This record gives sequence, structure tokens and C-alpha cells, in this order.
Amino acid sequence: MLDTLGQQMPFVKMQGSGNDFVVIDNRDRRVPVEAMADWAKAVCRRAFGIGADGIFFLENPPADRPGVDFIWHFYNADGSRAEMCGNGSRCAARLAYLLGIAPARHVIGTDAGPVRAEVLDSGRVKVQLTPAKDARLDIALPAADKTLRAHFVNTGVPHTVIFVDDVAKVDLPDLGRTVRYHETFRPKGTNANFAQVVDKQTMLLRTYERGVEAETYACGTGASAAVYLSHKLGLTGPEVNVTTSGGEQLTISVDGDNVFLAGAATVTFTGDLLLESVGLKL
Ligand SMILES: N[C@H](CCC[C@H](N)C(=O)O)C(=O)O
Repeated sequence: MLDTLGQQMPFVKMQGSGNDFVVIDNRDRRVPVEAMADWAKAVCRRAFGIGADGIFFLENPPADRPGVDFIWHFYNADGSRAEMCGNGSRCAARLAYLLGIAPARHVIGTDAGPVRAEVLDSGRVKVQLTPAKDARLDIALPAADKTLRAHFVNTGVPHTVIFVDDVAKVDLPDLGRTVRYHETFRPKGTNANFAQVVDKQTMLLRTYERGVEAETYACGTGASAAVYLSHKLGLTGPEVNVTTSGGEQLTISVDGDNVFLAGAATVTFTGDLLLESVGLKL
């Protein structure tokens, strides 16, 4: 019966600590790269599409990408292509292992560079992000009626982190957007993170994500940026458990510019997308 409904695309829906993604096995290259931004906008649209923070397409590595087990094309919900996604890379690693595309320990080819992954028995996945770079501490950020003390680092994508006494009191939609688009971070913009250090091993974090243009339940590269910076500032130790908006914990450990991110990566459901229903075709 379903075959009569028109062109379909099998997909897997996954979430990493509440950051959710649609995954397409594109090893047959059915979806051309030039169409992927449109796919992202249509498929990630909540209610009208499947709904997700992002989408990624898995492909075999081209000959000029040695040393990686597979590559991906990652797009945010707004159709912007992102260099990297921490929670997404954990989901990609788990699915690649489950599908037999890669062994438990493997390397993912991302636009930010190779990401080493290890799928653990518990359904958790640990990834080593690309080396943290472009760190800037103590940026005076004029915002609204005050000057914020911000810090910046790129953990695969750009992140600004502001340490606060109580994350629950942050007006995230407003302040998150102000930081996200602040002139200081043009032209690429930044993700905006608000972190509350509970003790040397514990942090609460909320993130306004670039390309989702809203708070997400978790941001892996954002949690990693917050711990990298909190450790640099002497606020925490080198390994921190970060509880994000979705209530799950990410474990981040830092060794110099090397940052490791571990947490659960879950297949929520699989299905077939009726392309016509979201204005797509192959
Ligand atoms: N929205 C991010 C990409 C996804 C990052 C986040 N979902 C993560 O887990 O790292 C950006 O465009 O900078």
C-alpha cells in the first residue's frame, strides 16, 4: 500500500542527550550535495516534516579522504551546513557501528576534520573533537543594558560561553539571540552558551544554537567549549559532568587542546519519508 504513495526515503531518527537528528544513509548518493540544504529545511521542520535540530547524510569516504571510515554532510535545521556537531557525531558513530559500516573504534570525516569515535557497550559513545582553537578569554560584550564577560573557542564550530550564577534565570531566547548575532563574532556568528559551575566536576549548561536559532536540549560542542574554557579559567578540573537542558549528562574531558565528549546516543525510530509530503523529489 505504501508503495502507491509515491517516492520514499528511508531514514533513522536519533537523539544525543535530546539534540535530535534525521540520518540518511546516502552511500548510494541518491541525494546530491547541492540538494541537501533544501532537504534539511524541509525534513527538519517541526510538525510539517519529520522535525529535528539537524540532518546528516552518511557516505563512503572519497579516495582523497584517507584515514576515515565514512564521511558525513551535516546540516542545521535552517539549511546551513555546519563544520561539525558533537552530539551528531556520537549518533553517527553509534549508527555506523550498528549498521556494520564501521567497527566500534573508527574515524568520521567531517568538514572540521577527522573525529575519532568509540562506541561503548552501554549505548554511550565517546568522541575526540577536532583540537580546540581560536580561544579568547575575557571578551567585554556590550549586550542590552549591561556588559557581559564572555569567552570564545572553536570546538569544531564557534562557541561563546558566559558563566552565570543560575542558568535557570537566563532569558535564553533573548540573550541567546543577542550573543548569537553579536557584531563581535561576525561574519560566521557563534553558538551562545550559558554555564553554571556547580563544583570542580559539575556544570549546568544551556545553549542557543546557531542554525537551529533556538535553545536545544543539548549541544555537544557547546558543552565541550564550556568545559575547555572553565578549565582554562581555573573554574573546574579537566573532567566535568555537564547536565544540559534535556536533563541528560555529557562527560567532557580536556587534555590541552584535545577535548573528549561522551554521552548516550539513541536510535529513536526508523521510517520512510514520503518525499512529496515535504516538497522534495529525487
Ligand atoms: N548548530 C551548530 C552545529 C551543531 C552543534 C551541536 N548540535 C553539537 O552537538 O555540537 C552550529 O552550526 O554551529
